[in-house]
Amino acid sequence: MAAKPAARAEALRREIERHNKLYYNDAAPEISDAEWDSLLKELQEIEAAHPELATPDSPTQRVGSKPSEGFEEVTHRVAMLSLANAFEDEDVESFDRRCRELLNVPEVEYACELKFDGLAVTLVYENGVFVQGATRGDGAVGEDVSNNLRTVRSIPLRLEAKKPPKLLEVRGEVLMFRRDFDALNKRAEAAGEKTFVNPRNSATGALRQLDPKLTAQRRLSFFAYGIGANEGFKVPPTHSELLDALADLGFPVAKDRKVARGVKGLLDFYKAVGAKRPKLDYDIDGVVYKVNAFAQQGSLGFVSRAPRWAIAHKFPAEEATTELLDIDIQVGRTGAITPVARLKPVFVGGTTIVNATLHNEDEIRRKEIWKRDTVVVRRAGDVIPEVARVAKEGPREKADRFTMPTKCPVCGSAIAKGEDEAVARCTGGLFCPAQRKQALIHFAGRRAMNIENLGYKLVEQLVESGLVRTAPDLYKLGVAKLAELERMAEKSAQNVVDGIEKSRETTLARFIYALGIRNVGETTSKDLARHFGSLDKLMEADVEALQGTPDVGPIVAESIARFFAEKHNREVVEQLRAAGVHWTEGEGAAAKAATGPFAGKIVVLTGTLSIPRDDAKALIEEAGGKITGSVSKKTDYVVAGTEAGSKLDKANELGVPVLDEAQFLKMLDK
Ligand SMILES: NC(=O)c1ccc[n+]([C@@H]2O[C@H](COP(=O)([O-])OP(=O)(O)OC[C@H]3O[C@@H](n4cnc5c(N)ncnc54)[C@H](O)[C@@H]3O)[C@@H](O)[C@H]2O)c1
Ligand SMILES: [Zn+2]
Repeated sequence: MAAKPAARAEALRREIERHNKLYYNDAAPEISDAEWDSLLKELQEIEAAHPELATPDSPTQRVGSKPSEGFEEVTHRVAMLSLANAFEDEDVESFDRRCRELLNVPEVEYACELKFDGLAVTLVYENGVFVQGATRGDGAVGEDVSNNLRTVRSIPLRLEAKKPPKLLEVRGEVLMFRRDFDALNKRAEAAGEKTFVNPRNSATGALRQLDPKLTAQRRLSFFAYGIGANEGFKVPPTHSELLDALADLGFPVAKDRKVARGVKGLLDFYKAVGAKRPKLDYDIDGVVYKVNAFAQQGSLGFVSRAPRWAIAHKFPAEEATTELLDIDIQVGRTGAITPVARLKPVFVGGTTIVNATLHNEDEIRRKEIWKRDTVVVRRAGDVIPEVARVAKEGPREKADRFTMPTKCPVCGSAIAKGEDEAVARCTGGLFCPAQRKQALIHFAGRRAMNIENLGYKLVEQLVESGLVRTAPDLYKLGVAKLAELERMAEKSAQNVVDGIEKSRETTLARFIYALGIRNVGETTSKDLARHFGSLDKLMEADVEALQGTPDVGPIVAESIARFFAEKHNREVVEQLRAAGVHWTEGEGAAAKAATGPFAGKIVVLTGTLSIPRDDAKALIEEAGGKITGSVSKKTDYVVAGTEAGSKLDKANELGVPVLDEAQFLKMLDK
């Protein structure tokens, strides 16, 4: 240790106190729990090595934090303690050994339950009526939050008992269900307010509101796990029976609990709960083992801040704090551009991680993350680790700010982002090596170029061996080269070459679809082929012309234009044509429309026609017309069926030419 132990201990005490206030009183921790745990551990180690440095007011000797101003103080009749922690199986083994030795018994019976990740409260019932509720505070003195606790629906205001005890203090955890937390954050986001980081912080914040109305809006829940002072209450002989009794009195008691014997029983419970954890409605940060018999609890007693008869076996931390060294760009198989944080290695959720996703540019802005900041990374279950938030700002020099590159780091094509999309993408679809396999599989697909015998495995082999880089390379493949690949014989190679050969003759719609243009599916490809008739016309079309295609909106038009604006993509298209890929081109609907009888005309349909309205609409569009909903001076024709109403009147008023059904069909040459 570099610093002198005395100075280091003093600094740690001050630091821990500061974090305690932020955590317990402000519900706004700056560091992760794991980091707090390691600060406390360091202090405990110094105090153990230098007993003369231990002070009675050290955070190692006390729980929580002094109550803050704003609430009345409540002195607890029976102190509210914390729990000792176990992180490893060995910690559980030594806990069990200690209990056995101190009790002088061969085996101990334990009550196992969940360790709720909320905050401890005590509820005082006099003659069966809820009279006061308080937070744990520093264990000796808490805050009177009775009015706020009254708003928690699962806390009974009256005990379900014919002859209630004179006094009963029920202890448990106030927490927020995940769904209530999500709803709360959604509302906060919609209102432009600050969102909470996790359900625990928001439960703490809610319970410590000065206005109970605000607490009520936040939907807190409660689980009972013990009692404090009592008078006239018949305490059962074991903890597990006490929990049953509390349930009978009307308190919510979590169902996931069990009586177990010996270390194996404890560890089995830990594993079972760990597996269930992601599916629970609320957060837990571990399980708790308590010596079941109260007589045995009594003889084990307490140490400074926790009972000797209980231990919390924590799950690996899902959050940890580390330095964000740099931000890299990753290009996914579909061209999605993801900023990835390069981290100073950190142990979280049971493994060491060096990368975490930053999702996208908007997320980086929203969370205000800069390079060289100290960040909290989260790894929940099997989910990809992510940077959750900034813990401490770094130097934040100009170069530390993240800027989205404008070109794909893999292929150099432009990066583009649709207006209503969060994700930016590389536009080099056919060309980009990062997207190669995906692009080729799509290209060869049954509904695209329909290349028989060219499946995923083979595409992978072709790309990895370097034989194929982009789609045109497929058409250069020979049997000899293919047969050299693993699991390929002359015969199967010939089948593949035949399949490729056959695909040279295709249709325009299939070819468009095979290009893998973002947002352009099979149906849109057909629409485009029909509308434009030729590939060159499609490639020349600007966004406006593209939008002239039925069912093609601005987003689709934008991605098509962007695709053909990319030089690389045009090159690939030319190479494919040069390789002999061909189809019959026709005069597209667009061309027909340009010379049709309604070319450039604005038409309004009204009244009932003998043909369905959609058919009439299609006929007008094919003939070059554009349909609008209301009649104005700009309207060229009103087509009026029977029972035409106000639109017809308006047309007459403005002098717009009106066509009846017969005249309309005649104009179309029908
Ligand atoms: N990030 C920070 O800045 C910061 C600061 C202070 C504390 N902390 C966190 O808080 C922990 C220490 O706080 P603590 O003293 O409240 O201890 P704790 O939360 O680790 O354990 C004791 C508490 O567990 C709760 N609990 C949940 N289920 C229970 C059950 N079934 N039976 C009994 N109790 C149950 C009670 O509220 C009890 O007070 C640290 O390990 C750290 O995780 C973090
Ligand atoms: Zn690219």
